[in-house]
Amino acid sequence: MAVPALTFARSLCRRRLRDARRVQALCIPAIHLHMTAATMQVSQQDFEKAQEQLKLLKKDPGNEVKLKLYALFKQATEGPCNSPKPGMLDFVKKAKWDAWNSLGNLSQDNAKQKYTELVSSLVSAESSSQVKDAAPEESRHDGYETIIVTTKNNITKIMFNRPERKNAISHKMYREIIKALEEAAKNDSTIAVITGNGEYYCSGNDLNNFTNAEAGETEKMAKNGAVLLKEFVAHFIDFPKPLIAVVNGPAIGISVTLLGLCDIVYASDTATFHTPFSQLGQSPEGCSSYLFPKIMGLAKANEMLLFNKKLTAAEACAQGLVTEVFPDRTFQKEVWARLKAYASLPKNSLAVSKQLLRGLEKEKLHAVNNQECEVLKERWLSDECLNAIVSFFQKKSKL
Ligand SMILES: CCCCC/C=C/CC(=O)SCCNC(=O)CCNC(=O)[C@H](O)C(C)(C)COP(=O)(O)OP(=O)(O)OC[C@H]1O[C@@H](n2cnc3c(N)ncnc32)[C@H](O)[C@@H]1OP(=O)(O)O
Repeated sequence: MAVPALTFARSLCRRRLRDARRVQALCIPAIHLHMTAATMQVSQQDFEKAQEQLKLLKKDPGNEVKLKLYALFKQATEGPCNSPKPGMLDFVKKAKWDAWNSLGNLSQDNAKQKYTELVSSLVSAESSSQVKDAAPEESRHDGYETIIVTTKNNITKIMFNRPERKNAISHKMYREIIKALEEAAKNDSTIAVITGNGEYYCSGNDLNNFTNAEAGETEKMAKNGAVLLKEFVAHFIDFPKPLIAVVNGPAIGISVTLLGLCDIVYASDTATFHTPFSQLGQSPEGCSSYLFPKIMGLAKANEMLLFNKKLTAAEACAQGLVTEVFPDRTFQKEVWARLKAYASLPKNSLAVSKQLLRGLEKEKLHAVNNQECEVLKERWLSDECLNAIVSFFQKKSKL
């Protein structure tokens, strides 16, 4: 007994074969344009050259154009159509006859010229589309200052771009990343990638975010910070397409915790992973208090999140936070070749599969995010946190 899906696939194949034969039946030779400006007439040589060029076209120009070419070729070589009209049921012959007959008394010279022009336009359309195919353009999205957002090969790349600050995330950058994720969720790209410009991936929260508050406004600053952080992390939780981190160098703080919300993490062997929350008088965010123990087990997560243990790329890979580590020398080349291949996979299939893998956890993750932000809001007002920040700016402490 035939399986319905197979029967459907076979009938589709048969239909495609029939269409292809029809196209073949209509196929005829063609040209390139070499008109002498004086006469605007094509020579027999140009007409023959056009026929050769038509054979070299890689793309099927479609039945309508092929019928036109057929008609012009017949008119140019035999003159007006005077053969008997084929029967109604002989579709292909009738379509060809109709096309030829529609040229009426067009002279053979004019038919040659039109044929030559048509082939010439097909040749130039194909060569310009080949240039595009050979090097798909990278389009840069407008309206960003702290990040660079580009789309190429079905990949939207969001690049932290404050290399002189080790890509620390300022308030403006949080907002721009939110906007970029919203754009990437809706645009035609298949996957999105987060990476850093320069030697660092990202040095985490910009500590200046804490120093910009007016005197007496620290509580407001903490409250607003928690609202922004919650919205920022929520965009990672809800991002509907595969999200890949390309960790090009050291990663600190929130840039590490977010890796648990990414679907794949590729790291250079120069990358390190550091979440010095207690050292800064703070507490975990980015859903790491829930996801890190799940990913690496409670014992290893404790070393990172409670005791500030910095991991090498190899260690992070062994603990499941990183998918794969590459030598820095070949990192960019290898990773982007791989991502290009991934991004050519069927987009909707990837999106629904991600939803299956992550969907059930979303509600939990939002609850964790909420709780982490509430705790952090209090932490930011603590002496422990304020002292750590003062100490950093007095150049007394660096990580
Ligand atoms: C909405 C709010 C949400 C809040 C979410 C909370 C998240 C928690 C975290 O992310 S915790 C992590 C916070 N990050 C840090 O504590 C890192 C602090 N930076 C450093 O320790 C060092 O700068 C370094 C180890 C990253 C690099 O050291 P190195 O000696 O190689 O380079 P410099 O220190 O000279 O750095 C060059 C200049 O960049 C400034 N800078 C680097 N990182 C940050 C940062 N995170 N915040 C603010 N400024 C940063 C650094 O001060 C130098 O500036 P200068 O040239 O003016 O001295």
